[in-house]
Amino acid sequence: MTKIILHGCNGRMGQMLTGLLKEDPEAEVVAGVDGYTGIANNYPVFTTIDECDVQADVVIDFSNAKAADGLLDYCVRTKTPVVLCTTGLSEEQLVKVEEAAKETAVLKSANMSLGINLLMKLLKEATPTLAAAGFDIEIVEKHHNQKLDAPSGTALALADSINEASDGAYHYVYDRSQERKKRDSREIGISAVRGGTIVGDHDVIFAGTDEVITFEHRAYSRAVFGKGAIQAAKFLAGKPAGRYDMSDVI
Ligand SMILES: NC(=O)C1=CN([C@@H]2O[C@H](COP(=O)(O)OP(=O)(O)OC[C@H]3O[C@@H](n4cnc5c(N)ncnc54)[C@H](OP(=O)(O)O)[C@@H]3O)[C@@H](O)[C@H]2O)C=CC1
Ligand SMILES: O=C(O)C1=N[C@H](C(=O)O)C[C@H](O)C1
Repeated sequence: MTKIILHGCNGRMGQMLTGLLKEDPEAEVVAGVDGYTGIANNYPVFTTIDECDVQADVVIDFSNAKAADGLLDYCVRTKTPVVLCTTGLSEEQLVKVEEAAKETAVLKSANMSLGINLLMKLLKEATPTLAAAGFDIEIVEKHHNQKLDAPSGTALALADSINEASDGAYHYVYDRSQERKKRDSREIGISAVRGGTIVGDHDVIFAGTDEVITFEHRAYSRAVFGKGAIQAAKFLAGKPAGRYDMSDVI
């Protein structure tokens, strides 16, 4: 039985995981951490990770970027593996993730769904051919109106996959409102739409002369992220210190 601490247990993803794990015979939530305490759970909930005195095999984190430093300190101190799903981390925090991975197992992924992780592989395959043929690349992501960070972590990860297949040739452009010149061929435009309850849409558009290829991913439920996070947690429990990602799991 994999024992899990849910960091951000009362948020949208935390509650999705609480529901999924109730039905899981191989894993259980032994504690939760959340600033918001208005929800009754079938496990103890602490308001900070430092107050959490329950031992676990792994932490799953869907919380807030502001909470990342404290969480990483806790995981290093207690040598608890962590599945980091929160997006919008700063450059300094990304360095801290790498440092933490020298002391404990850290799996960080901006998107836990099978579809997006497969799409990252497909993009690495498609990019060299399409880039050589002069296709322009644009990414459009759409999310619900409660999302804090923009662009999404997934949009950045998709752009990074394209760049990895192109020896880092591309730079990212997030806002063209001040521009009075044509796009250059080495940019990836990344646009964010926010509204309603959209769970998470990502389009990667390769626009060439007289033809366009669009890779689309639509998440219709947060269950796709929740299931991936549980799979990742089961994989990571007991693993030695190091940096892992979803390609190790899927
Ligand atoms: N990797 C992936 O596949 C996915 C990643 N995400 C990312 O996960 C994160 C959470 O998303 P979502 O569940 O929609 O967001 P929510 O805002 O619904 O939930 C986040 C929860 O974390 C709580 N929280 C805030 N600060 C802390 C803290 N210091 N310690 C513990 N809990 C804290 C919040 O409490 P309060 O309301 O009191 O602030 C809230 O209940 C986002 O960064 C999102 O982008 C989301 C979906 C998929
Ligand atoms: O905040 C969300 O909701 C999501 N965030 C992740 C991101 O920023 O990429 C993943 C998913 O698209 C949902």
